[in-house]
Amino acid sequence: MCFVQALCSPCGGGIFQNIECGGNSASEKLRFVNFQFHHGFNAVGLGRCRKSLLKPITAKEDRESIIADDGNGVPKYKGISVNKRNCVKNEPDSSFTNHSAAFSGKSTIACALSRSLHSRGKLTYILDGDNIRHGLNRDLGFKAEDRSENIRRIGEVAKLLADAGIICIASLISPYQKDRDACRALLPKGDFIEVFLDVPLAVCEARDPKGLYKLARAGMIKGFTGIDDPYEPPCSCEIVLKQQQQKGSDCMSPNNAAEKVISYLEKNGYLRA
Ligand SMILES: Nc1ncnc2c1ncn2[C@@H]1O[C@H](COP(=O)(O)OS(=O)(=O)O)[C@@H](OP(=O)(O)O)[C@H]1O
Ligand SMILES: Nc1ncnc2c1ncn2[C@@H]1O[C@H](COP(=O)(O)OP(=O)(O)O)[C@@H](O)[C@H]1O
Repeated sequence: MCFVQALCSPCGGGIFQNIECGGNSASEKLRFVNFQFHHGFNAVGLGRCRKSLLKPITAKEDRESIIADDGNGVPKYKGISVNKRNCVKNEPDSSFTNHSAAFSGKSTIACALSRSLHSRGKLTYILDGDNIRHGLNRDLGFKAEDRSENIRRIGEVAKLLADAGIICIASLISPYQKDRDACRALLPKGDFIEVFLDVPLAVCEARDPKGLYKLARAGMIKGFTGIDDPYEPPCSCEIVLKQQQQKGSDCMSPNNAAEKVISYLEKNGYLRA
């Protein structure tokens, strides 16, 4: 692994300098790259590059081969185009959002879907609301504005991952239509696939593995989705996984739910070989 730290040279001519860490001598390997540009921008990426390319860039022409100026002083990076990346991966960018109430089975289905896509050779990443709230979104609570911001940030991360050719599965409650619409608007048409996990509240509440519904019913958690905060079912979405409560049996199995999503993807040309 090689770390490349970008340093602005005093004359403004150099872009980055190469600092190597680790002793792997292979000429091509994964590298973590941190570019810090003159305008205060930072970009971090993980990519493949040949060692011979890792040299300080000093010439103006070299800089221009990487950065284009949009005329307003905002640099635009000339990376590998999405189409070129997809030639390698041979699949369109896509991003799912799988939403429903707490304990409806979002994470479980997201994992089943990820496994199923993996077995078809696809690269996926799960963005799970509950987990991301421990890191990237740990400053956010459950007020409507915080939920919007949570979903917006996750949408932006999904967009970056999709741009890198990774199928992103976002698993969130995402209770408000306007936030889902805003997230859809972030991605190119057809790249956002909305999956609604339609599970009766009673089923989620009966599961309640963390005891949160109990606390919400007792008034000890305020603004809990489905109890004293609304969940707006989607007006329209690509896939509905309807989980009816049936006597003596539980809902559709997570694998069957994942297979429904896979057949949608196959039918709509997302999983071409
Ligand atoms: N007030 C309130 N309302 C709803 N959910 C709550 C609340 N407080 C904590 N939790 C737990 O947080 C998880 C939901 O986080 P999300 O990021 O998916 O929510 S949202 O999309 O921003 O609405 C959700 O986890 P999941 O069960 O994975 O959905 C809950 O367990
Ligand atoms: N299809 C299913 N049938 C029965 N139990 C399920 C199913 N899907 C999930 N569960 C269980 O429900 C609980 C909540 O599931 P989870 O995937 O964590 O939901 P969410 O991410 O929506 O909170 C877990 O205990 C899980 O094992």
